Amino acid sequence: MVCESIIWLSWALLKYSALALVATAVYFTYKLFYVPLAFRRKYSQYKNVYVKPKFIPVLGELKPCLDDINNGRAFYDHLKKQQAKMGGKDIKVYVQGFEPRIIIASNKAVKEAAALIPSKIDRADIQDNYRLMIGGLKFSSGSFNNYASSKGIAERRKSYFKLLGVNTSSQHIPVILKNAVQNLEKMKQEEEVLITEKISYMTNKIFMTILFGADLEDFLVEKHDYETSDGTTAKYNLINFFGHLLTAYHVEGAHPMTMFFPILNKLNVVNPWKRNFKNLSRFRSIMKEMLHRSKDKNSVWHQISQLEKFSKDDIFNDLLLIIMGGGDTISRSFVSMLYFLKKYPSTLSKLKHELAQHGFVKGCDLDQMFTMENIQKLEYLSYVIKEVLRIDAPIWTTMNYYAFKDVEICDVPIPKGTLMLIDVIGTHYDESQWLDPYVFEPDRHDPNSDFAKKSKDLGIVPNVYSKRAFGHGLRGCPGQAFANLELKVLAAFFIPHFDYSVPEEWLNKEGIGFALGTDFNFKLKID
Ligand code: HEM
Repeated sequence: MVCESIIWLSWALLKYSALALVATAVYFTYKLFYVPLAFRRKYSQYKNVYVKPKFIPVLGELKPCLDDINNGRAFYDHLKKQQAKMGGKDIKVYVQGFEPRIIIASNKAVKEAAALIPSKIDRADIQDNYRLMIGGLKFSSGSFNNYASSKGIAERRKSYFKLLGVNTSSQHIPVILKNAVQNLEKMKQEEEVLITEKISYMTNKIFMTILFGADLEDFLVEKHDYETSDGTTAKYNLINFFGHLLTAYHVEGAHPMTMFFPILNKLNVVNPWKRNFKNLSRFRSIMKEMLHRSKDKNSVWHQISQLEKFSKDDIFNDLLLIIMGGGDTISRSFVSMLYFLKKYPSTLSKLKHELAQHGFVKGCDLDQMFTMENIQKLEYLSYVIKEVLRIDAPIWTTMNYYAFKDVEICDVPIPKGTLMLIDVIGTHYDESQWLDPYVFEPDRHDPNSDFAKKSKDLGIVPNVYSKRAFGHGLRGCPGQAFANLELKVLAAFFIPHFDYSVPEEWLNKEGIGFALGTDFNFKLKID
């Protein structure tokens, strides 16, 4: 009798395991083969839609990224040639893992898409969608970024950027400058500086101070336990904790297991999800404790809390989003600037000349020089920044958009529920919009320069949609004014105050880039 029950039980177990296995195989085949192939087939019938000739199952668009990395290039290098391959098509089909997407590519398509935001196209409402709530988005879970543009969400977004916008961001110049001075002093004490790390530390510290309080300096250097991927516990201060955690979430977001088993991503039951979640919970509670200590009435946290319009939790989540959105985008752009200026020495000389002409020289009176009025006079610097953001935008595409209704873009029907992205880097290398796009040439942004005139004579004239670094439309980057200001202050301070060298082999190599997700980190020697 016992024997019979065991046999029956084993048989049932075997049967249900086999059924579960078959069901899983059917599910994966459906999601990883049928859905993307059907998506490709559907869009292949439109002449203005680009569908890659070859279907790479599962890996899809990840494959060329891996090829780039394996060949020592930035993972998005292949995308620079994308526009040329597409032959002027408006839309591209993007197939990878479980979620096929549409890439909005041509200027015409971006213009049409931007006009549909937010009534028909908007941020995906992803707060409870574990398929889309991945990577860095988990870090700022609950922030306004994870919701479509309701009145309340739009108001939240607007409130922060009133304090970080064109008219108000000048109040933050002293904080930026103070951190730049401190950072330079520290860098001078080291023989060689790992530049990406150093600049990232500085921009994150600037942001923590502005957002949470200038009286938190001591708290920011206290060390906390951080669980590392090799199972040990590291001690990091809050800024390094943040940097490591965010990188861990970016890696988690790109992890194939996150793509294939999104439920594990939601449940956080195994590593790396479990470890990251534990670190994130610790980070959030330390940050909350820190907020209780801050008495700085000028901090964004304090000013927004005073409005009594939003819950403390919402403000907290939004500020985490803002540090995430603004810290490393700025640091990566600044490192890129240092790199391209060394690669193009005549541009560096021209920039130094402009800075000197306006009084930004070594030993100048910093408080007197660094006013909004003086900074705005630096025209060539603004062209240099524009060019950095063109040649090496810190984000290769916008964030996700979602069709809330059936729409048409450039006469291509896009049904409700489709996920979309707006291309950034492909457009920045489009030869029909940019003359010699592989050349770092700030003059292209100066309408009175010979280069811009030559370009115009050849019929190559970029328009507002040719520049995509900050996106377009109502959900485009709200931090653009702040980013430009911080980049200007950093450049106007650092360029006259230090001389540096970049390893020769880096300067001669093609495909180097510093966008988020890359790990180029050259050693800079300060002379
Ligand atoms: C060079 C610097 C920066 C670049 C290139 C950049 C680029 C972008 C891009 C491409 C997007 C996506 C837009 C879209 O999906 O259409 C975005 C979104 C965003 N950025 Fe930036 N950004 C930069 C700096 C900043 C700064 C300094 C802040 C904060 C002060 C910031 C805050 C945000 C936020 C909060 C969003 C999400 C907006 C929303 O969902 O409504 N960014 N950024």
